[in-house]
Order: sequence, then C-alpha cells, then structure tokens
Amino acid sequence: MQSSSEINQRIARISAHLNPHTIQMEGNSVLRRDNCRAKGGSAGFKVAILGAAGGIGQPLAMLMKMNPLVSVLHLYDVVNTPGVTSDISHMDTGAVVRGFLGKDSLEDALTGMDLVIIPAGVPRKPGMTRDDLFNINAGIVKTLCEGISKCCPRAIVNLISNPVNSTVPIAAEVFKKAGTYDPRRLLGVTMLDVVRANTFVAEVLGLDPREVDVPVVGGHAGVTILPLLSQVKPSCSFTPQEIEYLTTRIQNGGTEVVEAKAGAGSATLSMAYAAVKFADACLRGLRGDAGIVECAFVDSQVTELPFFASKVRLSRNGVEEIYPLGPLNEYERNGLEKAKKELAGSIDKGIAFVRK
Ligand SMILES: NC(=O)c1ccc[n+]([C@@H]2O[C@H](COP(=O)([O-])OP(=O)(O)OC[C@H]3O[C@@H](n4cnc5c(N)ncnc54)[C@H](O)[C@@H]3O)[C@@H](O)[C@H]2O)c1
Ligand SMILES: O=C(O)C[C@H](O)C(=O)O
Repeated sequence: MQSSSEINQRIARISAHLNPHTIQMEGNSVLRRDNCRAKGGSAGFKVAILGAAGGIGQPLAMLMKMNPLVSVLHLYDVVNTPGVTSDISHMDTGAVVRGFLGKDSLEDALTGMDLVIIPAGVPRKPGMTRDDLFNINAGIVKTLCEGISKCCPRAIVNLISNPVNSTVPIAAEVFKKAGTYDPRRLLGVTMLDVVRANTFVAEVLGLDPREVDVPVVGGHAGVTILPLLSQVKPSCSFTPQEIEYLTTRIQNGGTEVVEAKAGAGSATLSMAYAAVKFADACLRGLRGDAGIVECAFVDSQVTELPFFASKVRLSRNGVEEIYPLGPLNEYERNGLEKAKKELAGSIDKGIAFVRK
C-alpha cells in the first residue's frame, strides 16, 4: 500500500507532465520547476535555443543535446516545446533539457545562459527574398534580444533568423539601448554559406569536403554572400567558368533549397548542422581553446560598413580578433563592391527599425 505522501508526490509528477508551463524535464526525471535537481547534468555550458520547436530548432536541439560541452539545454518557443522537450530529454546524453512555452516563460528560459542560439521566425517561400521576412522577423528578434539584455546580458548570441544582414544590426541596437552591448558577443550565423561553399568546391575539385576550407565574407543574402575562391585551402585554381558556376551556386544555395521544398520552408537540416558546428566553435572558444577561427557576420571595421562577415577568432569573450579580407582578385573586388552596396541598405534598415 502507498502512503498518502507517496500518492501526493506521484500526483505532483503527473500534473507537472500535464501543465507545460510548470514542467522541467531533466535527463530521465521530470520534476516541478520549483523543486528541481540538476540530475545527470555534466560540467559544461548552459545553452538556450529560441525557436526550438521549428524546422531548424528541432534538429538543432537534438544535435546540441549530443554535444558534450553542453550541461543544460533550454528549449524555448511559442508553440510545441513540451513535446519537443519530452522527446529530446529521453536521449541518454549528459545535457539536462528544460522546455519553456510562451512569452511568459522567456525570462526563465534565458536566465543564466552562456550561449543563446536564435532560429525563431518565419522562413521563405519560393519567390521571396530574405528581406521579405523583415516585417515579421524584425519584431521577433527585437523582443527576444530585449529578454537577453535583461536576463543574460553576457551570453554569446548566435543569430540565425533572417534577414541576418538586418537582424544582427537590430540586435546590436537593442543591446545598445539597454546599455549591454558587447560587440564581441553578437554573431550572425553565416556558417551555412561556408558549409555549402566547402561542399560545392569539393565536388568541383574531386576532394572530400572535410578537407576543404572556403572563406565566405560579406553577408547572408544573394550578392552579399561573397566566397573568396582565390583563398581556398588546399591551394588550388579554377577556370573562369568554374568561378562563375561556384559563386552563383553558393550565393543561391538558400534559394535552391527553398525552390526544392516548394513552399514547405527553407533549409533546416543543413542549417541545424551548420548552427551546431558554429555553436560548438563558440563553446570551445568560451572554454579557452586556442586557434578557433570561423566566418561570422559581426560588428566590424574590416570595411567602411558597421557590420561585415569575415573570418574571426573566438575566445572566452566571443570574437577576439577579426581578420582582414586578404588579397582579392579582380572578380572578388567587383563582388565586394556589389556586396557592400546591398549590405549597406540592409544594415541601415535594421538600425532604423529600432531607432524609429
Ligand atoms: N542564417 C541562416 O543561414 C539561415 C538558414 C536557414 C534558415 N534561416 C532562418 O531561420 C528562421 C527559422 O527557420 P525555420 O525553417 O526553422 O522556420 P520554422 O517556421 O520551421 O520555425 C521557426 C520557429 O520559430 C518559432 N517562433 C516564432 N515566433 C517566435 C517567438 N516570438 N519566439 C520564439 N519562437 C518563435 C515558431 O513557433 C517556429 O517553431 C527563418 O527566419 C529562416 O529564414 C537562416
Ligand atoms: O534561403 C533562406 O531563406 C534560408 C537561409 O538563409 C539559407 O541560406 O538557406
């Protein structure tokens, strides 16, 4: 026979399951939020994913749960987080997973985080540009960044939501307004452009993509995506036709996926892969590993524009060093001028959105 206190405990556990606002799911145990134990938690960093129930968010959450550098994983969305959290929390890896549903739980989701990854917002449909997402996603990113300023102002922020060329300036303005802006800690994620460039270049060269390193600079939309094919490692050369083919394919990689998905969204799986590769680099930087270099869209003085994507070295503080573009050939110099012209407008639009 069970005692009444045992029965009460069981009822509390069942009601915690049923009320998505009050549950926390930790490893294999489900506990009320006001009575939590970090059971099974390993030493590591606390990471929040905002938009965790989406097309990118779900595989990203799964891959971050597999990352040994993560001790606590917070999954926040305005829909469906209880199901995603329950599902992912059954994985027998070290990270403790907690789900947060709806805007009232944003502050709890963010408090104490070391890294916040943001794939929240609407994706493109065929015929749309990334800028067509501005009207909806600008407001979403602004609200989420206000929460970050308040609850985890020293967290590293990886911003995925499009248009990245405008959402990163929006985030910077929100942080400036709150007095919490540290340019080293805000990074627009352009890793998917690098991942695509490595893949497409490897195909042309007949190499394993893991052996190829293509710097991609500028921004994350159309002509602002500028692969520097003259700086590919291992050192190689391309015909003018190959350069034209590769540049166009890398710049249109996102559109290629949007069209293939025919209305069902944009890149999610390759993006989750790229986001985890980038987040892992940020976490290794936070841990103090040396020589972590990746491309990212950051507050920059590499050009006359206030934000620009180029190679950056990551450290305990986020972006420790921003590398210059290096020698460009004529094709790349022309590409750079086109990229800067379009980028300038997108950056201004983001800044104006917050200052208005
Ligand atoms: N940077 C890149 O390289 C890159 C690559 C692919 C997609 N993206 C962008 O990432 C974003 C997400 O794409 P997706 O395919 O995952 O879209 P999706 O619609 O599948 O998922 C988005 C998620 O965001 C959530 N969301 C909406 N408003 C929110 C809010 N206020 N707070 C928290 N969550 C909120 C939705 O509920 C949904 O679960 C899009 O803007 C897309 O363009 C960027
Ligand atoms: O193309 C998109 O709209 C999504 C993303 O920016 C991508 O490059 O795949």
